Amino acid sequence: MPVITEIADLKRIYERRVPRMFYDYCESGSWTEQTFRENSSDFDDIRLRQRVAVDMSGRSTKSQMIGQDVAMPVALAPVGMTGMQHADGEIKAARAAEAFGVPFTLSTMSINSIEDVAEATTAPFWFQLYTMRDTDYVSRLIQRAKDAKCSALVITLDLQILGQRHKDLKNGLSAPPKLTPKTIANLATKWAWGLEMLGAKRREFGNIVGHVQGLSDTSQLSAWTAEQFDPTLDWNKVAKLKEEWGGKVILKGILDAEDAKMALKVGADAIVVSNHGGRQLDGALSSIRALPSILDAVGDQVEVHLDSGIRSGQDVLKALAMGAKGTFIGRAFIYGLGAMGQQGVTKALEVIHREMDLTMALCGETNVANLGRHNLLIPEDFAGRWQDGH
Ligand SMILES: Cc1cc2nc3c(=O)[nH]c(=O)nc-3n(C[C@H](O)[C@H](O)[C@H](O)COP(=O)(O)O)c2cc1C
Ligand SMILES: O=C(O)C(=O)c1ccccc1
Repeated sequence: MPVITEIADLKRIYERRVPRMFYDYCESGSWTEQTFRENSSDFDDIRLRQRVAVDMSGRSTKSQMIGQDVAMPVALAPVGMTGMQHADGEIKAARAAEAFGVPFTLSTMSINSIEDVAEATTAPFWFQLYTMRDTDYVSRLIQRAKDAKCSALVITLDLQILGQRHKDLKNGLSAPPKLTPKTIANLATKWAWGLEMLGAKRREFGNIVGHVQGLSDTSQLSAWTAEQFDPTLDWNKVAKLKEEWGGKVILKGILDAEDAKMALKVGADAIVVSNHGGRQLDGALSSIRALPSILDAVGDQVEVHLDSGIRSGQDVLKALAMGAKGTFIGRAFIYGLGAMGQQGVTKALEVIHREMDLTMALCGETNVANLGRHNLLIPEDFAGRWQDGH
């Protein structure tokens, strides 16, 4: 077993192990991938303030997200088709999250179903909702999440239509993979992945296939999304969904202070500052650059979380010190899952936890609640170089 010390180690193994179609799906941003790249490179622009001779014993990364205790404020983000990265991927990731003491979010577009994950875990997980034109189906999804005792509904607002990702279109992305000469040649080199997949509980969209009648073929994902997702979603509908759910609601995909104020108005328990990992509006600001203006607008009235671009515990620490109360990781845990299943997700969480803990110590901090902008060196123009066009 190779020695794994950083997320990049998991990514290298993941790339070798998983069919190209699913690696490309994970590793893509939309169009030129500018936002995808800047999500990470903008973290590098922020520097940390080293402090010394501070008692660093008794450190803790423990915190809370929406009132729930977490071993560190890092949740697993909803990732569609996780069960194609590794057999029963959602079950495995949820189990790793539970054992580590961090929240797991199940995507509407998962392979394992809500019920599969509920059956395989004891800690409550979060369910991420995409709204479809078929409102009865959306109501049934909400009811299923209630029956599974999900402890939060994460409503994603930045994907009613799919940002164009060139490779997915060229690869003919689907679940399960369509057998063409190209995919067969590639799958033949991924025999370990294939063998495990043969034993998987599911190989198609578990929340969708068999649960709705009259939904057409899911094999052309972008066309299917365009056909099924509800393009009329607006703040009124968001408010209604919140009411229908009746529990904690996290609104995901907020990148603008005006939208953050709307999220506040509809009574969100938390918002996730996110550009969907650079997969939707290419050319949008990175999440970490968008964060300060959103905190200024609503930070004292609603819990603000952040995702997109986090690849290390140092990135987590920078987001928290900037003022976020929690973070989500997407690709960082998928690399681990694809590389070595549940063990790999645990490894990814351990890597991030260790980096976060050591960085806290070297910054002279002993707990998450005390992190703040005093820990950071932020370029003067960090948020100010881009003014809105008003
Ligand atoms: C392969 C992949 C699939 C995703 N699927 C979903 C999804 O089904 N629902 C959702 O709300 N977000 C989805 N996202 C976005 C993630 O929840 C999260 O916002 C993003 O991955 C964060 O960026 P990071 O990957 O740089 O950590 C997906 C991201 C990736 C990489
Ligand atoms: O790929 C994604 O980012 C995503 O959220 C999604 C959307 C529609 C279908 C599958 C995944």
